[in-house]
Amino acid sequence: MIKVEHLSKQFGELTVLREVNAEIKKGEVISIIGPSGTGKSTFLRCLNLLEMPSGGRIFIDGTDILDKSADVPKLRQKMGMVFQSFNLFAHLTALENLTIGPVKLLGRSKEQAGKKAMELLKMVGLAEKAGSFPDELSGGQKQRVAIARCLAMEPEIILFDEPTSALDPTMVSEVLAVIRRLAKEGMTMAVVTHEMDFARDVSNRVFYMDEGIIYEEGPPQQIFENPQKEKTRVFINRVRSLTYHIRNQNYDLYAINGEIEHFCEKHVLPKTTRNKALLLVEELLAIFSAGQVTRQFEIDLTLSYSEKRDSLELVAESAGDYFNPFEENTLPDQLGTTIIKNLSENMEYQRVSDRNRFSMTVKKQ
Ligand SMILES: Nc1ncnc2c1ncn2[C@@H]1O[C@H](COP(=O)(O)OP(=O)(O)OP(=O)(O)O)[C@@H](O)[C@H]1O
Repeated sequence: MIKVEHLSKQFGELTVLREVNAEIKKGEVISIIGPSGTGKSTFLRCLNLLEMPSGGRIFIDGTDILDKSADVPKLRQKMGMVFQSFNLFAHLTALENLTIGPVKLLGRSKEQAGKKAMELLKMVGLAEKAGSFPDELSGGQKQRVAIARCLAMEPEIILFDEPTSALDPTMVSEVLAVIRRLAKEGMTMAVVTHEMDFARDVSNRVFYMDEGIIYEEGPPQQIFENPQKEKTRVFINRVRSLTYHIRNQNYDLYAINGEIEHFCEKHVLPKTTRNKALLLVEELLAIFSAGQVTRQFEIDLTLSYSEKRDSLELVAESAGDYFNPFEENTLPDQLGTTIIKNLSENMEYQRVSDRNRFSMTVKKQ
């Protein structure tokens, strides 16, 4: 349905897309992932000519849309786009946002368009908000209206440009649920996303973008479990883990907790696991704090989620002299270490060059 050959895009001196070759077939769901600034959004915007490519060819159902004779408005109608920032018309109600396009561009009657719009609002769970203006809706509701508005134009493919990036974490799942439903119904979609769980569950294929090209593509199992190329591997490992460097005793526990909570939410971990991880980190830091008053205070915490084992692992590394609080009689008070032992399993201590290294798995039950 879409074929891209040798696509390039420069902004002045900056080459964002160097040589992108890709194919999206009918019914496929493609997730586009990769580090920030690698041209994922630019690629999507080039597909429907919101950005004019600098070179290459884009075929939609066999027609080159960069050819001068191409009927661009008609080809564009085949592609709906959902933006990070919703882009709803602020002065129109949710219902009117859905009907304006079909009436003005598809020649539908107001009644026809209104009936279809109500069906779509119902589909995204917002029939009761038909008369509300965008300002009266939450971020998640606005994005669901934006998806319904896109569907009202009867597109053959929907391009999603980071549809959940502007949302509160609590609203991400309601929007992803709608996209999941569309995927089940066979809608062709390309989604630029930072939601790795979503990309893994929903896509048929994943494009990992880096260096101005689609650096690696493959089924989600390959990209997430067994990436073939080094940069893909590094990226996947990085998004799977959270590292926190603590360099003095006045560390900000609230900020650390906030990041741990966000990390656990991103990986959809149960609340009990999250709470255990929070308490484990707090107790570990307290013990290190107590044990290292006279030494340089330096700790690196790494929290990693392993999908294969479905387990959350914590590694704490501290610089300095040998210090193992889990040996008997090291600390005057064993309360902290007892709590840690109760919250974790597979605890291991290693002395690695001049560092103390503790690794453990957060207990599930
Ligand atoms: N209209 C523009 N004019 C100039 N530079 C631009 C323009 N749009 C994008 N860029 C630059 O192109 C590069 C790629 O941007 P793009 O938004 O496509 O990346 P991305 O991979 O989607 O990043 P992110 O994941 O952070 O959204 C960035 O360096 C960006 O600053």
